[in-house]
Amino acid sequence: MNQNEMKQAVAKAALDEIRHKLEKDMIIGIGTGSTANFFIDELAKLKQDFDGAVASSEASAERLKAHGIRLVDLNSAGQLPFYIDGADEINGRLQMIKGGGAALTREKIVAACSDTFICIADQSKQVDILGEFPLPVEVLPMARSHVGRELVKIGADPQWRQGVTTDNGNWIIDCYNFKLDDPIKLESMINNITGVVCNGIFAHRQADILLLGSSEGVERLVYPSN
Ligand SMILES: O=C[C@H](O)[C@H](O)[C@H](O)COP(=O)(O)O
Repeated sequence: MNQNEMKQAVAKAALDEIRHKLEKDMIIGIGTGSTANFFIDELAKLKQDFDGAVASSEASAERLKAHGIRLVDLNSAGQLPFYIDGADEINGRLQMIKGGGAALTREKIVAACSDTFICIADQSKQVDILGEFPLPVEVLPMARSHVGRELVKIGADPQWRQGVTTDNGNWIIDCYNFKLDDPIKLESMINNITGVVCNGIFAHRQADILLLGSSEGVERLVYPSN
């Protein structure tokens, strides 16, 4: 199985995970990225079986709309039963780095409003310690240099992702060479820097279920994993 086939396989597994729980008035939270796109395409097959979806990015909203899936504003959706999304890295405690596609803030908000976070990922995303993937931090544009200096103080090597503006009109700083040995602590610490909108550590709200694709098939891991 190549990487795209693994993404397709985990997308199908996520649909199997929720298909018997769908209800006519249900609204589903949808992530962003290439793996989430496979899931959107799968979900479209069951669009008669639920009410609509909350998208975590403009890109996902466009894709959902193209499939004829009703878009729902998060403020009117209330608590969502499921949030399905990919990850850039995920560890054994189902904590993640997300935001490689700059969608981290909306993803974290939709995930925060969801009962069950189902992470879909191919095996290249599985790590022991988070931090090989550069950690994205969304900042207000005027705070870019200040936040960069503060990130250096806590051991990161920050680089501005030039040319990228998030759906919220902000900028992204990627933190290189930053081993996240205490993701919960670092998530709070980075959020505390003035000018930071959100960072890509998903540790306070980790995934509940991981569907991990490999050449052997799809493995299902549930939090807490031992
Ligand atoms: O901002 C983007 C998101 O956090 C994505 O979920 C993450 O980058 C994984 O994307 P992909 O499925 O394309 O690897």
